[in-house]
Amino acid sequence: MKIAFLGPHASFTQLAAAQLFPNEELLPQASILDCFNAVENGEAVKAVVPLENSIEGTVSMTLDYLYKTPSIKIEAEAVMPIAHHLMIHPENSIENIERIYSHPQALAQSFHFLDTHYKEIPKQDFSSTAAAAKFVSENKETPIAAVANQFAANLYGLKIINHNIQDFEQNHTRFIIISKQQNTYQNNNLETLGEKAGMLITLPEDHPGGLHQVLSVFAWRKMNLSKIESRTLKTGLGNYFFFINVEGPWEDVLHGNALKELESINANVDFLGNYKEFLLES
Ligand SMILES: O=C(O)C(=O)Cc1ccccc1
Repeated sequence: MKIAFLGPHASFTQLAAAQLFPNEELLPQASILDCFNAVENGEAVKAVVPLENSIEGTVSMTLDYLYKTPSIKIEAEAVMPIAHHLMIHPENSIENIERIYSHPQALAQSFHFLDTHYKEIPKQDFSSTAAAAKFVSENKETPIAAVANQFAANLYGLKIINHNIQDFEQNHTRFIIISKQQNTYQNNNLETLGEKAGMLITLPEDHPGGLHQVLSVFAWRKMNLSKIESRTLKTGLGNYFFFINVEGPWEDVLHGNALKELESINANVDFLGNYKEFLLES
């Protein structure tokens, strides 16, 4: 079975995918959109993409493509501790570094460290931390650095000059497994953190109490929400869709009662699945 992931090799997403699918073929993709496309067109059966980080928040591209691609559902979530390191080509020295590259989430998670120690050096977004590390390894004539993980440093032959530069000790990223099948991913070798249901909700029109009505469907059933994120619909300022996670037990969602009530208030629901959340190692 082919599993797409945000690559290249040694990205954080690959570290997550390798623990979730130790015996499957992992297909590196250049972007989160490419991961969704690979699943959509059948090139891969599933994909692993980042959804949310404890310092920097939601990966908006992932939410946007979940919304845009209703055939794609969520099979599981997996949480992994994240440590960032600053690395250079071993033949360069940090004194003359001209630019620091990384995934925008990694630059944001290390913002205060980089701002304190490398304020004058421009930072530039890259498609992933591992892609930035690979780029640094392939361009030793230009003195540049990357923020990435230790596996990327080893794989691309880079020297770590600052370890653990994330601004908060507690730094976790939540990844999701996406697919077109509505399977529930199971793995007895990984610690399970909990169960949840995921859904995308849009309201037919903006009216007073609209979101309150949606939330009350869960509130009176005593269903706990573990995440609610509003994201622009891109149809004009003030128009949003909502990503909502409901903690288990979720029989009410499953058996249609909560979904029926949401429909009765004219909310549009794209049910993303009931799935487990697993804990991964860094
Ligand atoms: O860039 C990567 O390596 C990714 O997999 C995305 C990411 C970036 C920063 C923290 C976690 C995941």
